[in-house]
Amino acid sequence: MSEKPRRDTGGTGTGSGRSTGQSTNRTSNQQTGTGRTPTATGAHRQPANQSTGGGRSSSTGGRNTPTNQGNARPAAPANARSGNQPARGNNAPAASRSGGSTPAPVRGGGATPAPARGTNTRNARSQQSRGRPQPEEREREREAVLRRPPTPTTTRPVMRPRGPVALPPVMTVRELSEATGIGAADILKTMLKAGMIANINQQIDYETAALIMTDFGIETVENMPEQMVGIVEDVKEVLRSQPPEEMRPRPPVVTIMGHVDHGKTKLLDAIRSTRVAEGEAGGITQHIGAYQVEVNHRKITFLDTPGHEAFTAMRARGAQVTDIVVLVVAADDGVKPQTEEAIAHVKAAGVPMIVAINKIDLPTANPDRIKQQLAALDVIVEEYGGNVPCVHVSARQKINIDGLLEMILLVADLEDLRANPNAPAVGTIIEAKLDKSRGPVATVLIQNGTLHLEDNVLVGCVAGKIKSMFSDSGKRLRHAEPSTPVEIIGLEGVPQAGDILQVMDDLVLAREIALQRQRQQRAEAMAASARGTSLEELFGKVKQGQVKELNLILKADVQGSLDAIAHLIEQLNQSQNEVQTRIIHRGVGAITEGDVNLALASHAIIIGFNARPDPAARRHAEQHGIDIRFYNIIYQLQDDLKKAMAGMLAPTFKEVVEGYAEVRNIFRLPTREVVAGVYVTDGKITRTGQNVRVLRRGVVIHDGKISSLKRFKDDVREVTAGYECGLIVEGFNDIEIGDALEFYRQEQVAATL
Ligand SMILES: Nc1nc2c(ncn2[C@@H]2O[C@H](COP(=O)(O)OP(=O)(O)OP(=O)(O)O)[C@@H](O)[C@H]2O)c(=O)[nH]1
Repeated sequence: MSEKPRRDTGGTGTGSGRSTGQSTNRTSNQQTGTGRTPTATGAHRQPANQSTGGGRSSSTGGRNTPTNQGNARPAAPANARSGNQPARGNNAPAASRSGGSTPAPVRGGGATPAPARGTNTRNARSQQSRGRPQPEEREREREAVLRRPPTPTTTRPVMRPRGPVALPPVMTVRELSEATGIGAADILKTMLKAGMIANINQQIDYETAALIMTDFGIETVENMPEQMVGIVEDVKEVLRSQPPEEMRPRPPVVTIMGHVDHGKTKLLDAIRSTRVAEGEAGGITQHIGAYQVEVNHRKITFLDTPGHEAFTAMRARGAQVTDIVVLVVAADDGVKPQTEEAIAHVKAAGVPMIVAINKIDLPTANPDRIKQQLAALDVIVEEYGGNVPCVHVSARQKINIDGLLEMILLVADLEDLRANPNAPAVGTIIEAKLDKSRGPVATVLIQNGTLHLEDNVLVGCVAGKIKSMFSDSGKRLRHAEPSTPVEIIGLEGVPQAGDILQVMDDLVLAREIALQRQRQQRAEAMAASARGTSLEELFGKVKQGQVKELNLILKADVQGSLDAIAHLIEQLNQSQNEVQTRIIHRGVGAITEGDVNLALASHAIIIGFNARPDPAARRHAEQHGIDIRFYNIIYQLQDDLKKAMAGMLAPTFKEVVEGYAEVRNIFRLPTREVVAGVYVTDGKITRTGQNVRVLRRGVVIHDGKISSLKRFKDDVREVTAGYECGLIVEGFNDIEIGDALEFYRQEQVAATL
């Protein structure tokens, strides 16, 4: 399992002998030479292999030579939805398959390479029936078989399919085995070696399946149902595929970021109150997650969830709606941890930034100091010879708000932001909730095309019809153009922020795809959580030279530790040129959901040096398979990093966090031991086998064992979430009300496949 499968939505050009129907394939095949890169999935894309059928490869071409069985590749499992393609000959129905966990038998479809004649499976079957032996012949054959000495099973050759095997977006291990002819036990063994504990009915996504198959030397291709053609996966691709002559300028979309209390909310309020969009004045201001203002007859859209949570959560999901970030820094306070965090996010996203030095009305304001502090972080304002615009404002006194807005327009001009208003709408969900009286309500930011009332839409895993639309001032709208935030009603479920909305011709089809996505999402979540540590995976790639840079997010208990680790990494980087470690973000305190999102968006690993994730961050990391490594000894970290850079990290222990509790009471025993009265918030506490970490504000203050666990007066073996209990942490009496306890177990994991 060495490399990630390449996704390709283009047809694989499998040759004339194979009737591919209208499916769209993503292939893991590195050798097919299809030469296609992931294609645009624009709303109106044609099925990829309705094209000229170019990009054929000699290795996969289904030419009808007696030796070439490439076109007789195994059928896709039953859940490769065949849609309404009567002529799809390559995918035999699953029911006709006899494959299983054993290597492919000689007859039947499924994992069996079909007869050597260059026909598709269906033709092969009709030929078989035409040449079917008569009853007496069959009897003779049977006797001959019975007389034959039994063949030892171990010598039976494994029938490897030739050419890529078509796999659906989601399948069970059993279906993968059937489709490829690789025994289910072998597949499970490979998964186990990669740290994935699965059973034969476990659903896995295409990427995981493709990765497993690389181990067996089998090429795969994702068989997308016909309906998936034209489904938008990336808004940027949609924009790229628009006819240039249709592109029109669109308003910029702006996010405001900055440290707590530096005035983000006040600034958003000041902008909104001074510049309500024309024709919207007098409307009832509503919070829909975004609003538009008008400056010099031009509109600007602001996402009004201040801070970087929304920004990073979106980016972690692959959505980027922000064109420009305004970084607010309070003139009397200066650069703070969240300012630094915001800068890290903005740099990682490559979005232009404007610095707004706020609170300049205060006598203690010192803008120069801030500019110097920013320069130290490599944010050089224009005044200092850099390229970051900087404006001085006061959100409270409404000083220079227009200056800031004009600067935003100036930056927007340089970005040349355009979209095609004359296309079916595509946008991104900014916020969504379930309203008691109105049902699912979502705010969508239109990014291309125009959304109309009565449009059928597919939004992530839900479908619906636009029944009504409202602007941020509560005005009913009939249509919404690019960069307009609009509240929509009519969805059949609540989507997630970051989901893509696209208009579909057919509501039934939208519903079908929504359902399929729900299924796929479940499989992906399970695959991610089963994947376990991604660090080993990354180290494996380093070893193979696929990765030259390790991205780290560093959280520590104190600034001193951060500095020491940064110094150490610098030394390691200087000592060799093969692999460079880059700290993309560092900070003091608990590991947050924002850190996990940044890791997700930047393919980074999180290092906690005496710092722990809060429960939300831990859940989020688990869900997405993000690796958080914990250290409390600097030499251990140094050692691991050295090995990582050499790509040879040995098998290691993986921590499994099993429970989480809050300390709500403290009792002192006559023995001077301290009993902590705790409430189990997550998972369970077990008296034996578990270790416990005592955390204060996300920082580890003790790591040890439980010496006593009681409910009321009784000793108990375990306490689950939702219950209270009393416990003593062995040899530690400094526990305080408000401390958090994390219960974990160590498990050994294999390093690489
Ligand atoms: N003097 C002065 N005070 C300001 C200015 N802007 C904001 N404040 C004050 O600073 C405090 C924090 O402002 P907010 O707008 O809530 O700050 P924030 O960055 O949104 O804070 P969080 O939502 O907690 O992250 C409030 O008491 C504001 O009144 C300003 O320009 N001048």
